[in-house]
Amino acid sequence: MIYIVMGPSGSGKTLVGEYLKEKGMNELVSHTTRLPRPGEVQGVSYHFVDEGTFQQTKKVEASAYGGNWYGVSEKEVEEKTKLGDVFAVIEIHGALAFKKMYGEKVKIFYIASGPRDLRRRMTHRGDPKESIRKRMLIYRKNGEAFQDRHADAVLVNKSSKKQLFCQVEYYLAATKNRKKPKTDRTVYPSRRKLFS
Ligand SMILES: Nc1ncnc2c1ncn2[C@@H]1O[C@H](COP(=O)(O)OP(=O)(O)OP(=O)(O)O)[C@@H](O)[C@H]1O
Ligand SMILES: Nc1nc2c(ncn2[C@@H]2O[C@H](COP(=O)(O)O)[C@@H](O)[C@H]2O)c(=O)[nH]1
Repeated sequence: MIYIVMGPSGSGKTLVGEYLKEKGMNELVSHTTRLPRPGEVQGVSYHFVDEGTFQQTKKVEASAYGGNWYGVSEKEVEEKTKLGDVFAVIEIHGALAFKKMYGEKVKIFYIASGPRDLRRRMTHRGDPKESIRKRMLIYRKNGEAFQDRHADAVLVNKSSKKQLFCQVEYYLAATKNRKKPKTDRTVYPSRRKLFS
């Protein structure tokens, strides 16, 4: 199984990725031309490369986001899927490219968060003001709040980390048991509640 974690900037994708790694799942580490944030580690957070190297690398998919390139290499997918279930933290176009290529092996998790929480978390993470502004603009312009319609499961990140991880567990169990998970309509709080 290939689990794709997507959602707006600051929604908690990296956090969910860290939880999956703790559980022993391998990550498809993306290539990117963006500069590392403080604390990010080469080859672990991303393969940080220049544009020339990025273009030369054979990739399953590639997308531009916020003025930088992102993509997952073919080598990464070939090597890591041999070892078992994997996950990738990527945006919508990449997620849909994976779904098209690998079909039912791919499950898309969308992490839902309201704009206030997104801004607060990016601020707390220490992102520069200009970067936050750009990402909130992308959130609105790209209609990221509505990308949940492409997901197999919607996780709502509105309170504690524990509550978020419980939802991950629920959906992992559901996909393992080959049961169709309850749709987001059953677990999703009303949009008004999420955006308050
Ligand atoms: N439920 C939560 N409780 C406490 N902290 C949280 C929660 N969800 C996310 N955070 C924190 O908010 C910040 C943003 O989360 P994270 O980095 O996982 O977002 P992201 O979706 O990966 O963002 P980006 O796409 O910008 O990389 C992080 O510092 C993370 O630890
Ligand atoms: N299509 C892809 N999108 C990716 C990939 N790796 C990360 N991403 C997405 O880019 C944005 C910005 O990421 P950030 O680390 O700079 O905050 C975010 O939505 C990621 O999910 C990839 O390989 N392909």
